Formats: sequence, C-alpha cells, structure tokens
Amino acid sequence: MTAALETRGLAKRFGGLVATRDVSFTLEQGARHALIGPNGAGKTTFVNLLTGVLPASAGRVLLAGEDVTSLSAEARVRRGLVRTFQINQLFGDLTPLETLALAIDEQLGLGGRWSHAVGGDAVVAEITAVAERFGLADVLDSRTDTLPYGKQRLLEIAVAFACKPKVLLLDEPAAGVPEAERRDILDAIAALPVEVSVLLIEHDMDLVFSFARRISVLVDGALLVEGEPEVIAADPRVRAVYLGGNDHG
Ligand SMILES: Nc1ncnc2c1ncn2[C@@H]1O[C@H](COP(=O)(O)OP(=O)(O)OP(=O)(O)O)[C@@H](O)[C@H]1O
Repeated sequence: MTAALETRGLAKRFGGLVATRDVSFTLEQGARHALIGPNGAGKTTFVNLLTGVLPASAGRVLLAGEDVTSLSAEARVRRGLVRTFQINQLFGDLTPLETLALAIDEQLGLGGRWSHAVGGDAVVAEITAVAERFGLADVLDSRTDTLPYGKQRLLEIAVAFACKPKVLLLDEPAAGVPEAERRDILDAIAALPVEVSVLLIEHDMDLVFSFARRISVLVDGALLVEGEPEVIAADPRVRAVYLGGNDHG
C-alpha cells in the first residue's frame, strides 16, 4: 500500500548548521506514529519541511505517493496534509463556533463568506459533529480566550480536523495543558478516525506511549532508530540520549 506520507533523503541546512540530515521516513496509512527526540533534535524543522513552511535543502516529500516538495503550505493543506500548532494561534476574541465555521467554510471553498455560512445547514451540522467529537459542544458560544487551556488545545485539533486531513500532524498537543485536562486530549486523539494517518510530535512520554503504535527517534537532525514502542523503550541508544549519556557521537 502506498504510504500516507513519505520523505526521501530530506535535508535542511541553516548556513553551516544541519538541522535535518538525510531523513527517509514513512508514515503508513492509518498510522499512529510518534516522533520523539531531545530538545534541538530537529523535530520542529522536520515538521516545517513536511508542511512546506520551510523549503528543503535536499530530498523529497511525498503525500500519498505524489511529490509535494515544491508545493506551498496552503496547497499541501488542500491535499490533506494538516498540522496543529505548538503555540496557541487561535483568535481569542472569536468563539469556537466562529472559528470552526471559518475552517469549514475554507474547506468548502466558501472562504470570506463565513458570517453568512454559519447559518447554513451543512456547515452547522459539520460544526456540531466536530464540536461533539472534541468535547466543545457546551462552549461553542464562549470567547475562545475565556476557555480552559485544555479546551483551547482541543479547539486547535478540532480546527485541523475540520480541514479534513488525510495526514494529521499533531505538534505537542498536550504542551502546557494542566494534568486534570490531559485525559481529554488523550481521549480525543485516541478517538481520531482510522482513515486519518497521524504523526504525533511530543515530549510527554505518557502520551507518546499511550498513543503510538510506532515511534521514530530523531537525534541531531537524523533518525536514530524506529520501531514499536516496547522496542524503542528498551533500546540502549534511546536510553542514552534521554539520560544524557550520549556516547555514540
Ligand atoms: N530558522 C533557523 N535558523 C537557524 N537555525 C535554526 C532555525 N530553526 C532551527 N534552527 C536550529 O536547528 C536545530 C533544530 O531545531 P528544532 O527547533 O527543529 O529542534 P526541535 O527538536 O524542534 O527542538 P525543540 O524540541 O526544543 O523544539 C537547532 O540547533 C536550532 O537552533
């Protein structure tokens, strides 16, 4: 089966610094895959190369077998490669209803006419379904900046989901979320439909190990090892990296 997303020999240099080193990576269809690595390993850069935020210095990105390396970030979203953001980038003064309406209108090609379309049956039905999926139904009319942080993070995932992703990149979805609200994030991620292939970039190992069926470890811009969670947990090289005893160069 064609991979949902693939990179071949992907590289990124910032002047003399190599942030991504010859990364050949495969995200299978329906994947629940996590990308981990210590601070500065190059995770953010890799995601920016996948999404087209940064141009690659070398290598290729394939989405469902099609080369998207030269496509803009927007064109990749239209083809179903969607990410959530690490930093809260929602409009605080809009409600989740308005925010989701914007995303859905954009998806339906109604961009710019959202205030009319909020009343449209199809859009309302879609908003309701997405809001229920992500536990936002009871806060749809509250200003986003008044919501608990966990709900704001859920809204970020909901917005990405409303863009109808084939591949969803979750960039630290639980970062900054208080312990009491983390379960909701975990449950929402666990309940994503199987047709959506998911790559999770995350520091929180509890979340990684509860979610992922496959884990890739990025160190110094390169893939160090990849495998099933138990294999990764037991790998001495991974332990060395995380315990700071990095003796492999
Ligand atoms: N725009 C840039 N210009 C120059 N160097 C950069 C740029 N972006 C990232 N880097 C460097 O590339 C390396 C990888 O950074 P990156 O942010 O991708 O790592 P990361 O694994 O996401 O780290 P963290 O987990 O701390 O966010 C770092 O050495 C960083 O300083």
